[in-house]
Amino acid sequence: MPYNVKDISLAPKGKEKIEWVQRHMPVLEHIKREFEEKKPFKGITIASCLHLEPKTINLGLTLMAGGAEVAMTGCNPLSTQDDAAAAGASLGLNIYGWRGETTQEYYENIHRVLDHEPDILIDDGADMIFLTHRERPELLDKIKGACEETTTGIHRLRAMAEDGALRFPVVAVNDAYTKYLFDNRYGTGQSTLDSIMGTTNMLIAGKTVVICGYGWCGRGIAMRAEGLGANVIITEVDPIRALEARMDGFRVMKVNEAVKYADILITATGNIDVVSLEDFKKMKDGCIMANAGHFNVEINRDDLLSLSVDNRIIKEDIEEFILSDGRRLYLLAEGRLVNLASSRGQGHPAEIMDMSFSLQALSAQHLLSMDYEPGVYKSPDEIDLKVARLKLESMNIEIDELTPRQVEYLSNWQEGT
Ligand SMILES: NC(=O)c1ccc[n+]([C@@H]2O[C@H](COP(=O)([O-])OP(=O)(O)OC[C@H]3O[C@@H](n4cnc5c(N)ncnc54)[C@H](O)[C@@H]3O)[C@@H](O)[C@H]2O)c1
Ligand SMILES: N[C@@H](CCSC[C@H]1O[C@@H](n2cnc3c(=O)[nH]cnc32)[C@H](O)[C@@H]1O)C(=O)O
Repeated sequence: MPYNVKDISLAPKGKEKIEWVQRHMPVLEHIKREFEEKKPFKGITIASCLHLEPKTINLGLTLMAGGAEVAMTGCNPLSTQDDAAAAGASLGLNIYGWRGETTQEYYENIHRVLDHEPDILIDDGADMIFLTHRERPELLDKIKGACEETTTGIHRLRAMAEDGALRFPVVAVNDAYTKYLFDNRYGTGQSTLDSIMGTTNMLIAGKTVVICGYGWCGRGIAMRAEGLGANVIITEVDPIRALEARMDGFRVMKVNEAVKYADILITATGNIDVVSLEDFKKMKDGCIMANAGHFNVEINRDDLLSLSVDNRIIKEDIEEFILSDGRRLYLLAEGRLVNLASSRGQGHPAEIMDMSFSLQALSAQHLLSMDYEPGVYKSPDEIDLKVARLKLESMNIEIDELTPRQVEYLSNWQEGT
């Protein structure tokens, strides 16, 4: 199997991590057994651009169990766990990626994965889909379709489809209920706080935590920060979400005001320049900033640099900026996704990625059976329900069923008081 990983001798340590997460991914393990029996991907090549870590390797093994040839790279230059990547390569996956890639190496590794001439792409953030359209158009005719993992990737792909530029169908995995309600909310909530605490070794209780964006990720982070005793302030641009944040009990204000109080500031918007020059000018001394949203554009590091007289890595994944007035500000993990890009970040818990990656596996299978026009499609409800049912089953939770009388009542508009 061709591969290019940091150090293949790390494989035994990576295998231990993979075996551990497998115990906590019962839905994906169930699907793996189904795939082993039916081999839905016989003769099919699947390329993925997802955070390369143990749960993702387990998705790769699941697709391989279904008969696929699998080629994988990372979707973020800092999020690869080298031991898991080595283990994946030793188990028969074609893996290209390591932690700390340069931008050039990041794109070269996507090219290596595309060299396998995939039938299906699984992407997170849509970099691989864009690169295929821009630089590998010879592959477009063979590609049956793609699955996209995250909110921002789907926004970008919808824009591409509206411009008539998208050449194959894409399943918006993020938009399934068993994805965003759990992964974006509980997953990001827990893993973001876990990584900030692990990276800084600081207390959350009593701190003022400003969260920019009250979408699914923002509300998960707010919920967990509040639970740890923080005083939470929300910034938003959407009046409905701002109102919701207020009625959930949080203070809401403009970012330029909120920065005056922030001990910790976390972005989760998917937008650019959410915190920039004028905000750094007013920011409280000692503020720790982290991004849990998209790429490294939410917190404008160039603006921060332009105000600084000095900057240095003061501790692993913590960059200190000393401003001309003596204030010190701190940026975690280069402003990239703190829950994955910081070396202390382990990503979402296995139980969460169990659902997200089961959706990916079933959506990839679904693409093979469909003849969609190019465009962005919701993951079918049957897949969402199957994942929810299997998850409940794995938790030994039984729920009620509608009786025939209840079905009739719910569909009858004539019954009154
Ligand atoms: N860290 C992770 O593991 C992880 C997990 C899932 C999603 N994501 C990413 O996190 C981002 C948010 O995802 P989501 O599902 O919560 O999206 P969402 O659309 O539900 O929420 C984003 C929110 O940000 C707000 N917003 C936009 N610009 C803003 C600005 N300048 N200031 C304040 N608020 C602003 C929007 O109004 C919206 O309410 C996306 O980029 C997504 O891809 C990260
Ligand atoms: N590739 C971009 C896009 C954001 S990644 C956000 C996605 O990461 C996914 N994610 C979160 N934790 C994990 C994990 O532990 N393993 C694999 N994917 C994860 C999650 O499903 C979410 O939709 C970037 O790196 O900035």
